Amino acid sequence: MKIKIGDLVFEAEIRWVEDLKPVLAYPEAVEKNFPAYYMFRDVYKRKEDKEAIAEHGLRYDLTYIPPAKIGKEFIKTYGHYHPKANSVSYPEVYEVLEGRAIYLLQKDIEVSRVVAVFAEKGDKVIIPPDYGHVTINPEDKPLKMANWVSRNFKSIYEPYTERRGACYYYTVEGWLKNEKYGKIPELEIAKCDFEGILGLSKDEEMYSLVDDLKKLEFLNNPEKYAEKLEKTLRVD
Ligand SMILES: O=P(O)(O)OC[C@H]1O[C@](O)(CO)[C@@H](O)[C@@H]1O
Repeated sequence: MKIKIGDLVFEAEIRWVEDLKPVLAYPEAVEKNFPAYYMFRDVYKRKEDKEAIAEHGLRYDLTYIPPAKIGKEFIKTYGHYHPKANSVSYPEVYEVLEGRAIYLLQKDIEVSRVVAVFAEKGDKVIIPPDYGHVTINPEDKPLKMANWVSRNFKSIYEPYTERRGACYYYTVEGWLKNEKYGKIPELEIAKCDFEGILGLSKDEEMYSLVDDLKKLEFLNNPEKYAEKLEKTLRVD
């Protein structure tokens, strides 16, 4: 699959449902292979943005997750952690462009906290340092989202592979505990207060930060922002 932005064309990397099998609640429900989601990594809307983004050590991606269920579980991304940037790991910021998403966050490999952030069009969701994360499409409609992230690392997948996904699965019957984890914290349901950190409102697309990339400095130098970033998770 390709997308066209003006006269620029980008090719997707595809994560197939067979690739997701190690992290699914119902892997036996996979009958045939199909594209689970499409990732357009390192995209830009104007040719001159490409260099500026790279110079700031950043990457802007688009992800398209068509609606699907595998058994009773809603389609989701594989899930990963980020490595340490300094004393804490690299954070990330997502934006829902179309549809709805649940960002399922779990703190540290040992999982001291689990937070599900519900987001709709225009919402930005900050993944604070040290949180592993999965994105779920809980709707019968496509989910389109964007993310800004550091370009200086590779994601860490093993903690998800080894424990068959995140510590909860989102199914048509609601949240299901992943028994592979043993004792896990109760799930907290949250919203993300992103406005203060990003200086953007819900109706301003976060790609606009390309004109002020210094605002995304926290993505490459998270140590001094870690507490503030974690506080964006508002549990009602
Ligand atoms: O790497 P996973 O767990 O398949 O998740 C994919 C998502 O992560 C990203 O690589 C950003 O961290 C996006 O391109 C994509 O939305």
